[in-house]
Amino acid sequence: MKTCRPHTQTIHLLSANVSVVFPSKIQSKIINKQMRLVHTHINRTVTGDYTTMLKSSASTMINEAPCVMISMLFQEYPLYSLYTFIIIASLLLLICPSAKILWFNVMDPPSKIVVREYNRNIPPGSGGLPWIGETLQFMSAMNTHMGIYEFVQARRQRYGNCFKTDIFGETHVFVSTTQSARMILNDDIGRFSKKYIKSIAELVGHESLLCASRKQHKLLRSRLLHLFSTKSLANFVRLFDELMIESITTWDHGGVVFILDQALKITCKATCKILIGIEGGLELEMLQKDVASVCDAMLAFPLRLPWTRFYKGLKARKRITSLLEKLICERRKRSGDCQEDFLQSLLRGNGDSCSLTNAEIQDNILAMIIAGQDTTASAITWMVKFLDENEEVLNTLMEEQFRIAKNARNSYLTMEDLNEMPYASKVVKESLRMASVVQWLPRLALADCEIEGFKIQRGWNVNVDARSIHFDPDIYSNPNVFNPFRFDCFTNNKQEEPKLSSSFLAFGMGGRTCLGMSMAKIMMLVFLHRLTTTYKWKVIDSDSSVKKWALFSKLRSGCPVYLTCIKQVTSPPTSKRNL
Ligand code: HEM
Repeated sequence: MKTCRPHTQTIHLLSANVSVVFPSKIQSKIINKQMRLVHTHINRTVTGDYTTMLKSSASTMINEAPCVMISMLFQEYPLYSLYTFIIIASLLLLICPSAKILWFNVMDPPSKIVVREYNRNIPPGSGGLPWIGETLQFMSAMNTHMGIYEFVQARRQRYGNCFKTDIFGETHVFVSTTQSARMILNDDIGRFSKKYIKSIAELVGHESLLCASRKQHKLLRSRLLHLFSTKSLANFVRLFDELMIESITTWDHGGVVFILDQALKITCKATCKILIGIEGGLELEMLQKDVASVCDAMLAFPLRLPWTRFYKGLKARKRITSLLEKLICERRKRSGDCQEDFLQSLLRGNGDSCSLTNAEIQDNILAMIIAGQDTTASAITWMVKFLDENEEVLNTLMEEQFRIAKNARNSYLTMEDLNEMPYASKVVKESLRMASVVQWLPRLALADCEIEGFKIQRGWNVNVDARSIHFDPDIYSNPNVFNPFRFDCFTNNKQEEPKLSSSFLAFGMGGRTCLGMSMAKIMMLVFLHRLTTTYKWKVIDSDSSVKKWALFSKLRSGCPVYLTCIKQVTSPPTSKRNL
């Protein structure tokens, strides 16, 4: 009896996964195959409780090579695309003259590869299989506790601060020192440009600031910068606080809420309102769903087949851009009495003659919705989890927040209130360091250069590994401890300032620094204030694994919390929002 339970559960889990992706005939084939694997593993498992057995059965089944790779592709693509893939790879092996050499590279033990690569003075690392490189290993890392970052971390531990790999048909170098981060991100002589992998670029849009080439970027950024003026940020504090109060009053004392879901709802509402003036109803619901599909597709293999995640993401992108196009047309026709939001500012232009095209406006609004909503909601979720695990920090924070609530002159928070939250600001910063929501910053080498003593070729992707820098014990002592006070000695250390400023990369650095940085901090501070002064909470799922397929590091559990009301918040009468 005992050995039956975990494997029945595992099979249910597997069936659920499979049923989402495949038609029934293929489903039964896959389930049968997976059941056989689970049986084999369970027969091998003699000791351990149900959960461990369940987890270990599932993870062994997933991780056992070469089943890992096949299973990953099975979940994402249908069988015949996999077969095509294998046939092409085999043909390449036969045809490609250098295939034999490359194949032996893969078969070499890692230490030998390192020596050979060092000799050629190129970064150490394995090129993987011909044509596909280490794409499958990259994608299979998605199943691990750390998600895709596990792929980077494992190689960093193996090869050091600079290593090379091949993913999605391109060469990628990862670097994790502050000196290199400074050199790459502060580049003002044009050696590097920003570059995302193909799937991300297509989903976000080639005209967007996130993907723009060096030259186009300068122009676009100057046209978007005014949107984040002090005045519009002050209005945003009020808007976000109103939404936060509106939402928090619906949470139940003694109930459970998922912080990630709530944060996504509020950040989506706030960004859509300030960007395009949409604040509710079916339109917002659809938009939120479509944005989620676009985000889910970012790491998918760029295959345009109707059942793939990538295709669904593209469809969602199309629906969003159509909605934006409709809004732009309406606004251009009306010209006079339009509400004041970012879209309206972009249509009006920044006082110069050449304003943005419709396509540029669409791509950039979409980029800001994606960049602003998913990242901020993920950061908020991690912050709530870190606070739950660090009672002392939470108590200090609550003291500060209650003092502000007591002295508040207005019903809603103002920018002045936020400026009086030095401790909360450090909590936000420390959460961003530890969460490292954007784990690495992607660039393209526009010319041959040298990094960490290695030759980097023109056309290679160079990624600054922000997470590794955030957890470097030489920069952040006890990096795994959540300690907001560490930023005190950072600000007091004038001598070390350049090194220290390039070691906090949550919002990037240099000409591509996050445009919405202040907005993100506002959302995190307001969320903290309302949460800590309204509820006590307990996280009821301590799992810290990250979500599969998420580009930004996001808690898989969604951070469910049990709430106890400290005081009843009453929503002040709402006046018309003024952006
Ligand atoms: C906690 C929340 C956020 C985090 C952690 C974050 C992080 C980042 C990072 C690391 C970059 C730079 C990437 C690079 O150099 O390759 C970036 C860029 C960007 N972010 Fe954010 N971001 C957040 C919130 C926002 C918000 C709220 C918005 C706007 C509504 C936004 C808009 C942008 C834009 C437009 C860029 C591109 C800037 C450029 O290339 O010039 N972000 N973000």
